[in-house]
Parts: sequence; structure tokens; C-alpha cells
Amino acid sequence: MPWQDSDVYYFPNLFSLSESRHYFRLLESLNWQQETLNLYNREVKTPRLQSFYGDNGVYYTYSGQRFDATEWVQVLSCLKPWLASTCSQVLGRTIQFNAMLGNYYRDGNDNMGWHADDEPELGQEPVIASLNFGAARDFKFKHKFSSQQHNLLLENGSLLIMAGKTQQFWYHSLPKRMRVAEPRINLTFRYLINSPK
Ligand SMILES: O=C(O)CCC(=O)C(=O)O
Ligand SMILES: [Fe+2]
Repeated sequence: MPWQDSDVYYFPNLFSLSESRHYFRLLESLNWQQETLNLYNREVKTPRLQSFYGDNGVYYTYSGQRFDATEWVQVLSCLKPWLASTCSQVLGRTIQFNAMLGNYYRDGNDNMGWHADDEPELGQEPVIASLNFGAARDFKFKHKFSSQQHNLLLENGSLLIMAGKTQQFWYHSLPKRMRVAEPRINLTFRYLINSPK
């Protein structure tokens, strides 16, 4: 995408309709959980389900809680090297992933608020490869220091890659869409640099 301070690529139809359906069905059986977060002493349920897989010992911290990765399962072990080589071709350097944070949006009410994936464990200029299955949903970008905004429709069977300075300069979000009745599964493959436990 030709946006300033960013390195964003969108590939629709990376998978055919029947491949996407097949993946959606397989991915429905990941260990989806609705996390409860403590925000200002109130217990708040995240407005979506999440799952977290990764190499042995990989974890991430979020809102003061620590999440340890579940061991890889077959569908993810297959997607991971294939996605890493796809990203390596796109970016022209070797890309690896050691974790996958998944999001399950049950319908258009489920959403994700504005954030940047800029935690220290993601390192400088992280590469985040995001696969989309099921309902098409709007995905928004908002520049951190100017008024620029962009909208991308993330369709069934598509890939979004965010790299370079994207997380440093932009927030992104997945807003509610009341008219969407179907579920959506999103997989974000990442590389986490963990300090020793
Ligand atoms: O569901 C999406 O496409 C957004 C996922 C996301 O931004 C994240 O997991 O950090
Ligand atoms: Fe994100």
C-alpha cells in the first residue's frame, strides 16, 4: 500500500473458496478462549475469542497478564513454513515465525480496538502476517501523528502483511459491523523475542 511510514501488503484470494472453507472448519477447533481482563478494577471480557500457539517457551504479556503458547497443532505447523516462505518472497529477506495469535470474531459485534503491535517482545520493525477466513471485515489504519486514515476490506482467503515501520507509526483496529452475521477467523503469525523466564 502506498501509505507513508508503512510497509503493508494485501493479497486477496490467496486461497480458493473451497480451501478457505476447509481451513475455516479445521481452525474452528483451535483452543479458542474469551479472556477476562482487569481494566481499572473492572473485569472486562474481550469482545472476541483468542488462541495462542507457539514454539516451546514462547509467551507474551498483555494487560499485565502472561500468556504461554500452546504447542503447535498440525494445521498451524503446515501453514507456518508456507507463510514464512511467502513473506520471505514478498519482503526479499528470510522471515521466520515462532508464534501465532488467533482471533475468532463470532459476528459483527465482536471487534478489536485501536492498537499497535509494538510490544518490546516483538522487536524492532516486526513482520506480522495475518490470514483471514470467513466473513469479510473492514480493517482500519490511523496514523499516530497525523490525521491520515485508511480502510482495507479483509476478505475470505486473504493475507495481510504488516512490516517495517507500520507498528511504529500507525494504529489499527477491527470495528464492529452490525450487519455482519457470520463468524471470522484471523491468524496472526509473529516472531516473539522472549527474555528468559
Ligand atoms: O482480526 C484482525 O484482522 C486484527 C488482528 C490484530 O490486529 C492482532 O491480532 O493484533
Ligand atoms: Fe494488531
